[in-house]
Amino acid sequence: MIELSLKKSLSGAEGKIALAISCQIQPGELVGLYGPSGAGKSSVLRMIAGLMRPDEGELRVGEETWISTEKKLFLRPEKRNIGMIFQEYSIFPNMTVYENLVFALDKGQDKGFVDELLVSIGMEKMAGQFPMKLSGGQKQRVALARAMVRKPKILLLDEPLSALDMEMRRSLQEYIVKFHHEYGLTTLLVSHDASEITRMAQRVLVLENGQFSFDGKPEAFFKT
Ligand SMILES: Nc1ncnc2c1ncn2[C@@H]1O[C@H](COP(=O)(O)OP(=O)(O)OP(=O)(O)O)[C@@H](O)[C@H]1O
Repeated sequence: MIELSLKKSLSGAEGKIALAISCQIQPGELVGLYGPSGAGKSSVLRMIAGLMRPDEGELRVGEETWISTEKKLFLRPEKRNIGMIFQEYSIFPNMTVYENLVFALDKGQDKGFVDELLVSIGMEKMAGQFPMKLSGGQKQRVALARAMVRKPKILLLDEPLSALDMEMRRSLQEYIVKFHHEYGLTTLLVSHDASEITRMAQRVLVLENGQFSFDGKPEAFFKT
C-alpha cells in the first residue's frame, strides 16, 4: 500500500499553490490523477519518485518509509522501485530499441527479461531499430518496456499518451493496462482526458486548489 500525506508550496506563473494532499492507494490499483493545468499533478508524481522534496509530510510504501520530514528521512530516487514514463519521449536516440532496454538493466540482471519485454510490446522484430525510425506510439511502447526493466512495483505515468493520435493512444492504453495486470503493478496515471481515465482507471483522484477534491469512481465524477 502507498500511504502519503505531503505538503509542498508550489509557485508558478499563476501564483502560489499550497499543496496539501493525503491518500492511500492499495496494491494493484490503477488510479487516475486529474485536475486543471498547473494544479500540481506532476509534482505529486515527482514527490513519489523522489525527484521533488516535500516541505513536510510522509510517504510510506508497504513496510518502507520513503519520506518522513519529521524523521529527516528521504530515500534517494534510485532506491525507489519505480517505473516512470513522461509525455516527451525519453528514450535515447543514439541507441537501438534493444540497447535502450539493456541500458536500463541493473548490474548482474539477466538480459532474458529484455527479450520477454520486447515480445510483450510486440517489438521483438524491431529490436535493432533506432528510435528515429519509430512512430510516436512505438517510442512510447519502448519507454513503457524500459520503465519495466527493473521490475518495479509502482508505475508512474505523466501524460504519456497526450502526444499520440487517437489510434496509437488507444493501442498504448491497452499495453499499459496489460502491463499493469501482468506485472502486478500499482499505477498512477496523470491525464487530462476524462474518457481515458474512465476507460483505464478504477479510481480517480481530482486535484484542485492544492487538495484532492474528489476520490472515487471515474464514472461518478465525470458524469457530473
Ligand atoms: N520545484 C518546484 N518548486 C516550486 N514550484 C514548482 C516546482 N516545480 C513546479 N512548480 C510549480 O508548481 C505548479 C504545478 O506544476 P505541475 O507541473 O505539478 O502541475 P500539473 O498539474 O502537472 O500541470 P499540467 O497539467 O499543466 O502538466 C506550477 O505552477 C509550477 O511552476
